[in-house]
Amino acid sequence: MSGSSSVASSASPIASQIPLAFDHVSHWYGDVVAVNDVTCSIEAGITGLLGPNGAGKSTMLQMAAGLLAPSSGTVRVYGESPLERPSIFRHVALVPEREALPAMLSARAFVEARAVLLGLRDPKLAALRALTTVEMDTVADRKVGGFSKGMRQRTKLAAALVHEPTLLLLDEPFNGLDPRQRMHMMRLLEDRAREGTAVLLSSHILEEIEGVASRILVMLSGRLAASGDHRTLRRMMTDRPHTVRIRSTNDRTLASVLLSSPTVMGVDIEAGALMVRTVDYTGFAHHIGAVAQGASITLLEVQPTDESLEHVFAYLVAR
Ligand SMILES: Nc1ncnc2c1ncn2[C@@H]1O[C@H](COP(=O)(O)OP(=O)(O)OP(=O)(O)O)[C@@H](O)[C@H]1O
Repeated sequence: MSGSSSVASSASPIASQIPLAFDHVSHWYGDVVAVNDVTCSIEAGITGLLGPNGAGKSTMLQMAAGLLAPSSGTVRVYGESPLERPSIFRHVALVPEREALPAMLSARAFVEARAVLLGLRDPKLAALRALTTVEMDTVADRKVGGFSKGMRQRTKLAAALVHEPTLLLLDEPFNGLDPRQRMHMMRLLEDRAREGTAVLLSSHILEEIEGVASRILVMLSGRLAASGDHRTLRRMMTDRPHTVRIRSTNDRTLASVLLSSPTVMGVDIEAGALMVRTVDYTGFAHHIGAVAQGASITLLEVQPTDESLEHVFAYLVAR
């Protein structure tokens, strides 16, 4: 492997190949079907792999990284089976969700160790370049044990980038990051994507990935439930019946006013709250304030009851 393997150029034999393709892929652990007959492909740019815990995201990423064999179907990385052609790993890196970083090592030592393992010609230079990319070069000699979650994530990312992979797989990379660290990570991934890297990142939170991923694959119970850009997925979620719980200073009057609103399908009065069913959540959310104000009612609480991911996914799957 070269010391500065670079992003696939047009002359590279891999440039004409799809970075990652799953064809009717399943994986089961004993009796547990973790991934069930998934067919999809990942192009250059950023793709989000969205799904609740246990949906099969990590299993997908591990198969893409060649760490797990599919139980059936085929996984192709640049047209090759990662299990049959390990040399393809010069182009691939996985940033796992859970990976204990050795607390006593400096970030530089950790990243250099990976560069040595990968057989890079100049491990020190490769490590410095990767640490600079993730803006960890100034703290590179500090011990990992004292790092914040964000710094540890960036150190893992530097280790993954040390050989300049063209297919970058990240398992829940935003987990535990504060908003500033999250923005920084997004910017980094966008930079990689702009330079031609295919990035596949998993998350269980749509808001986390919709701003950064141009395409989102939704997984549920091992199956590919939906795919599209974030607008398509958002539309699937908002153009469906919602139930909103409302508490106000005058629930009964508010109920009768709301019933004449075209966005409201029905209102149930429960102990201390109204349960309002609407088909147009966006329109409803937009107008509820003015409707209450017009009736001299103060809203104490407006809370969608079915915004949980499970409902969203259940809805997507039922379509
Ligand atoms: N090593 C294993 N042995 C047995 N079952 C497993 C193993 N790894 C995962 N599973 C099961 O396979 C299913 C998919 O798990 P996977 O970790 O791929 O999902 P995930 O979407 O990444 O969820 P999470 O975000 O919680 O990791 C789950 O039911 C999980 O319990």
